[in-house]
Amino acid sequence: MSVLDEIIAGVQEDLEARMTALPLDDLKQVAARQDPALDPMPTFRADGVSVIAEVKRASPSKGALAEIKDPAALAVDYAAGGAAAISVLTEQRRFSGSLDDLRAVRARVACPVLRKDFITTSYQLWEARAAGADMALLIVAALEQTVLVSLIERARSIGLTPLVEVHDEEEVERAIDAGAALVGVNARNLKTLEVDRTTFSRLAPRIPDGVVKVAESGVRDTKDVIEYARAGAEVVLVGETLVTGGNPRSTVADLVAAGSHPALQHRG
Ligand SMILES: O=C(O)c1ccccc1NCC(=O)[C@H](O)[C@H](O)COP(=O)(O)O
Repeated sequence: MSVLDEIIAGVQEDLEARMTALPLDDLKQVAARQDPALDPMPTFRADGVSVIAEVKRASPSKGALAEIKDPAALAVDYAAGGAAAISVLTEQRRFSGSLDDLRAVRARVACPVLRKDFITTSYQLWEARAAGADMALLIVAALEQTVLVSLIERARSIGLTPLVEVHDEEEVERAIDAGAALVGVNARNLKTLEVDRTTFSRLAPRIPDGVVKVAESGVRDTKDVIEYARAGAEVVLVGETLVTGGNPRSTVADLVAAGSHPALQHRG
């Protein structure tokens, strides 16, 4: 069984318990009480590289990364440093995340919030919206094409912006065919868990103009942001570097400044 399959098996087991505790109709009522979702796309399309800063406690590749006592305070720091959006890992077993983390973050920041999880059902999209998320991750490798198409449509219909994640050429084609407008190229191989930043430069030319390109994983410093930007990234998603470094606010600010250099201005 691959790491992805293992993670998804655990996610689905936990999901069944939540679906029993809170039926879909009740969940929809919670979602209906939320403020309307924020649209991250105008910011992502503006000049400069946007930074999505991630609340990441642990990972399958590294184990425990950081003791994050107050995820909302961390997100406030990220936003103060200029993060365009906050990603919150909500998967529990391997990433030690939760929807409580997402709710806490939502309550304290004004920028869009991404639910980063292993989503295979529309129930999880409703959960994301009910917790106040504005965006939701959909991993192409985890979804059959018809399911991918229907989850993209469902996400949009409830106000969420889907970030559609790809790892290879075939997945780029599937994401584009499915109508993705925001595509994340994840440099972390889901089979080996190794990070290869050249994955982005290999796949980005296959993503049409007008589709916003996100470089996910492996950003260690400003040089990596510049490298991703030169290869066409409009957005970078950064986790480990921010939670393991000393000063998340100034680290985000440095990454944002690196991506704002006039020589890197994009595209349209
Ligand atoms: O981080 C992992 O080990 C991992 C393993 C299996 C599936 C997903 C995984 N990470 C999720 C992410 O995509 C990253 O948290 C995100 O892109 C940030 O990456 P990084 O800046 O390298 O922490």
